[in-house]
Amino acid sequence: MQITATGLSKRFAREWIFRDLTHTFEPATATAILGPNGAGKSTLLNTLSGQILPTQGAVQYAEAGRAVAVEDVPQRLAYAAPYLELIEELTLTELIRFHTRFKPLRPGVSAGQLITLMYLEKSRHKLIRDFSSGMKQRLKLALALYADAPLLLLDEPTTNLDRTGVAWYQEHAAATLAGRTVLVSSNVPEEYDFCTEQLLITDFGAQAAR
Ligand SMILES: Nc1ncnc2c1ncn2[C@@H]1O[C@H](COP(=O)(O)OP(=O)(O)OP(=O)(O)O)[C@@H](O)[C@H]1O
Repeated sequence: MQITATGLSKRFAREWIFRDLTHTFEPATATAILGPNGAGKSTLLNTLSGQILPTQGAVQYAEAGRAVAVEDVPQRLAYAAPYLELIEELTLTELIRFHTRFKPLRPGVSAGQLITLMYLEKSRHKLIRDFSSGMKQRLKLALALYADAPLLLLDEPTTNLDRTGVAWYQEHAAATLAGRTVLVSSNVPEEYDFCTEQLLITDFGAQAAR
């Protein structure tokens, strides 16, 4: 999927978060969105994916040269972020069944295989509320990485992961990138090493405006 931002600006109350951002995110490329804490990386991801409205400017989407309406973006979007919650009252098996009704896994990946590749076989029937923070993060990432969705957004993907978890993320990100438009919001190089493009949010005017 191609995403074209034109003159994109976002303001909360009197504070401009970014201003006049014009950029094309090309299909099948991975872009790191970089900037210090509070610079607006998550806000930009949410604006680019159509989940919050820009104050000014526009975002357009296209797939294979055809325009995609903003209301059709969610079905093409997989998103993992610290602020997106899992349903704590479900077991792992129940959660995967529920989630994949709306966001199917890529062809050839079953729920059982997803559990195996997360190394969570022993936790199949455990409630999500009883998962450790690292297990929850691995689950969020696996559901996004292995979703059958051409647009993948990863916000601070190694949050709560230990060294093994980071290596796991890198392996499975590499395995699932091909052909997708990937945006990674990060400050940690090991999260976005695979990105061929970088966008520094502080280049887009907001600092000067604060
Ligand atoms: N809904 C909102 N209402 C008002 N202000 C908001 C809202 N969401 C974010 N902000 C503000 O926008 C700014 C950017 O926040 P954002 O979470 O996008 O930054 P970030 O770069 O992702 O930060 P971090 O690296 O700490 O995750 C912050 O000053 C934040 O307080």
